[in-house]
Amino acid sequence: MSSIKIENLYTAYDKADVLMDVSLAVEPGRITCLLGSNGAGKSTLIRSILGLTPPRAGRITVDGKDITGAPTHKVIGDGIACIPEGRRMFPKMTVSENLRLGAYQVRDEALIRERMERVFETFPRLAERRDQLAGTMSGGEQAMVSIGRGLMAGPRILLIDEPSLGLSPLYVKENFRIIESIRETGITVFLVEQNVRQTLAISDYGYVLSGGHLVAQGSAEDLRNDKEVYAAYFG
Ligand SMILES: Nc1ncnc2c1ncn2[C@@H]1O[C@H](COP(=O)(O)OP(=O)(O)OP(=O)(O)O)[C@@H](O)[C@H]1O
Repeated sequence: MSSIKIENLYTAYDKADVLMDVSLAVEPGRITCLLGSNGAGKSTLIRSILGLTPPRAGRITVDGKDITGAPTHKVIGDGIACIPEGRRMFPKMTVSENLRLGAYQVRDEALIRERMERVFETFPRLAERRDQLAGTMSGGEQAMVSIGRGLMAGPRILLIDEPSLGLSPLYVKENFRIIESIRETGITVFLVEQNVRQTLAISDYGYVLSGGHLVAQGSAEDLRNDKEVYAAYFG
């Protein structure tokens, strides 16, 4: 099982510092969450891990290997997959075609089929609709396509950016249940969210980001019960 360690990270766009001295650990086989409001810098942290916006200073290691500023294809090749916010998928492609794109680095056709069957077991609704154009599905189903596509890469670590964004409560519940079941398969999950209550309900450990600084951390249970943190950052 894999882990990410981030040490004293500073990331900026042009001259505007967004992340300042951020240090955190994503522990193996667990769900670690990063909570924070709009503009706190959560997506920027994911961009830094993926090498899309390399940090100005600091260090990112995966299982002890330094990936700071490594090109995105190398980071993905090292077993990190990202499910972007906004359920991005290809609307004019079928469900199966969308899933297949998640395994674009895999040459072994049998392995691709095996992974796709596993995704269909996790999401029976996608199995029923495998030949349907993804753009014609409901928002919640598109979110499943997006998670499924991430799993097709066979990641050791999954970064998930705001999976609840724009979803109805029913789909939020279902998708969070699926994220929990992903942990059961041994995949390490880093979950970035604004939805505090439901995120802490499935996470093991959490960090709170505000204005580019880490302002709180603790076990999900401690954070859930921390009235001061709630009042200051989640109110
Ligand atoms: N490409 C960019 N160029 C310049 N500034 C950016 C860029 N992307 C984000 N920012 C700025 O960086 C800050 C943090 O943005 P970021 O998207 O990381 O926050 P977030 O916590 O993910 O918020 P959200 O929940 O809205 O996605 C914001 O002030 C934003 O305006």
